[in-house]
Amino acid sequence: MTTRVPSVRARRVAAAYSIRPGWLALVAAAVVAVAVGEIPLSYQYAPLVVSAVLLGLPHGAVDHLVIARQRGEGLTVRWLALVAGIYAVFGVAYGLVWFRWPVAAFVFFILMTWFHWGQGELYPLLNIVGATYLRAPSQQALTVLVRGGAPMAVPLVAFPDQYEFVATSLIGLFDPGAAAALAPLFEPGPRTAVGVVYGTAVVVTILLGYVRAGQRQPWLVDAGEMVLLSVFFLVVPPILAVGVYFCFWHSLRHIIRTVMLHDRSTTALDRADIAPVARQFARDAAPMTAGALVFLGLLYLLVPREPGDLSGLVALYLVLIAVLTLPHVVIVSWLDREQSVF
Ligand SMILES: CC1=C(/C=C/C(C)=C/C=C/C(C)=C/C=O)C(C)(C)CCC1
Ligand SMILES: [Fe+2]
Repeated sequence: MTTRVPSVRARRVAAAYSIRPGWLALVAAAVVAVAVGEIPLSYQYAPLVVSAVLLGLPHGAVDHLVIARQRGEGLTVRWLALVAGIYAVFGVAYGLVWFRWPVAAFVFFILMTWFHWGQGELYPLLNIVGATYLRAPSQQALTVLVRGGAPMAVPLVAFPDQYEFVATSLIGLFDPGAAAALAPLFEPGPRTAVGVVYGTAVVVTILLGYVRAGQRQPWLVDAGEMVLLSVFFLVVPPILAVGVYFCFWHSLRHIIRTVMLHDRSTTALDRADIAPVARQFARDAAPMTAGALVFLGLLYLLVPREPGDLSGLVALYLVLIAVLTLPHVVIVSWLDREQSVF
């Protein structure tokens, strides 16, 4: 097993191109949301729409390459068949659940994203930010809970109407009316409970991190990010917030990680020469991104109810993402094991 440790310089460049743009994007969106107040819904959808070709969908479109590269092997028919098999088995199974039990499929989507977006934070925190105290399993679990919970739990507390609207638009593609089963979740009681538990988890995670951290600097970044994420999802309407976060936070962090598995890209990163790195990633991600968009067309033809307007089309896209994310979680968890993240 090879465990590549990025050089200090590569790490600094990785931070400049993947961590800092995320901070900037979230702060900018939060400032705009607070200053402008009501943002037209079509504008709020824009980052999610863009994510279909830029950063978002492409971040998972290199899944067929990452394990092979981590093992120091090129793409072989064997690797391609294995990853295709994982996508086929998990994707088809979960796809069928959407058609048969759309409410359960939606709830699972939220919980899976909670885990996956939390999980995606561990590698950059350990390897780019240098938060070594995250080696403790309990600190890792809290980090996954808090960081994945920011996009999935905080909007339920702060924007229940938009949350319910998106739930209804996804579930409604399969069974109009079925989303009513979730209505109790959007009442003040459950929302208060989620808010109290989440807020407590943030405070506990930050304080335990403080106690466990050897160096102050990585802890400051970690704690600052947790505060930023919580505030961002408290003040930015979630359709906009999730789109911005997906592209500029989760995907960018994952992309830089996959880029560092490619020798020539890592060498270019060392020189802070980002153009060839971006070109290589675009080449690597283009075929499967295009493939995923073909599946989006297929899904359009298959869903019982035609997605009429923009919210319906984005709902369809989110169902596609849901189905692709389950096998993506398998691959990312595998990569985590290979790189001794957990
Ligand atoms: C858009 C949106 C929501 C859900 C988005 C989800 C669940 C996105 C998942 C994306 C994934 C898994 C990307 C892959 O890494 C919420 C929370 C219902 C709130 C309202 C807006
Ligand atoms: Fe991901």
